[in-house]
Amino acid sequence: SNIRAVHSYVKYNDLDTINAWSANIAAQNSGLVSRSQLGTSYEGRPIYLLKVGKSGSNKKAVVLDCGFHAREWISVAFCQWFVKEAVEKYGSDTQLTNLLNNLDFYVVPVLNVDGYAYTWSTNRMWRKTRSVNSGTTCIGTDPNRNFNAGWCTVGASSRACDDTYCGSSPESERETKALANFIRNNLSSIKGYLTIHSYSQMLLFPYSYSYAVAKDHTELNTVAKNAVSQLTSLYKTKYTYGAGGTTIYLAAGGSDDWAYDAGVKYSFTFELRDTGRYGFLLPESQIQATSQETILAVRSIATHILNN
Ligand SMILES: O=C(O)[C@H](Cc1ccccc1)CC(O)(O)C[N+](=O)[O-]
Ligand SMILES: [Zn+2]
Repeated sequence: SNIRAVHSYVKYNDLDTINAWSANIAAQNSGLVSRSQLGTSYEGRPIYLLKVGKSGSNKKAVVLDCGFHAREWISVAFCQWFVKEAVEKYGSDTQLTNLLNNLDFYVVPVLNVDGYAYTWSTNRMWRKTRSVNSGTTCIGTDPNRNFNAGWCTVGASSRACDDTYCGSSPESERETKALANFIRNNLSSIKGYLTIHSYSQMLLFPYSYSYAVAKDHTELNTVAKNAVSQLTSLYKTKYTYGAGGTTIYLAAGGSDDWAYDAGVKYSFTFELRDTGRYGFLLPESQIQATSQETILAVRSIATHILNN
């Protein structure tokens, strides 16, 4: 329909509204934000990418993606809030201005665009992509099991009907292939990878595909500890943190493990609010507080990246 919903940072926005928003925020802040396309989804929707940062040469980069899993709407709301905060506070907030002068944030507001659209149109609890699987009527692959990191060995299913279906092969999905290609093509500048999910209130780092201890475990644990204490300082929201395998569960094919093994040292998965009372159906009344506390953690991690 050509009736456009009005965008709000304190509401969940549908995909058309988000796409109009990303075009506008780039147009209105051309010195700080530019929009490009990461690729197109299975159903042909654009997957947009916002580059957020003061233009400069050979800057470090951090990738921040949201909307991996379709039903995790608070993740999508957070990426919008993050970009708003960047453009609003650049020039007045010292820490943020310093970050944006020296780092580029590559923000993917919604990676799984087909799945997100499907949660608005048909099934609010959808998780996967919307690609057709051969030999079955079951649709979709779990994008967070589809990366080439211990692919389909543990905590993932090889059955297309399951919510953790790993796909027919690593990067079988247009969405995961587009993200992996972008990171591969920019490995020299990408120092951080933050992928935003919900729910559980956790800050996870590699590995989830096994109990192997990452070579940078001690440093990542310290970075996570400091980021969580920043987050908790605002509203006392309790987070746990640690390697994914021991903190949430073993699960292979995750984007964080893949990015880490590809050479992106500071690779983290956020599991935002809550711990199960509302779960994926987090009320809009919690978007602001969740976004504000999470931004403190992102600032903490980004500052560490800049200083190391
Ligand atoms: O199962 C997932 O992909 C994440 C946990 C995770 C996080 C990083 C690597 C592998 C798995 C949990 C979630 O975001 O999907 C929330 N959930 O359990 O539905
Ligand atoms: Zn998720």
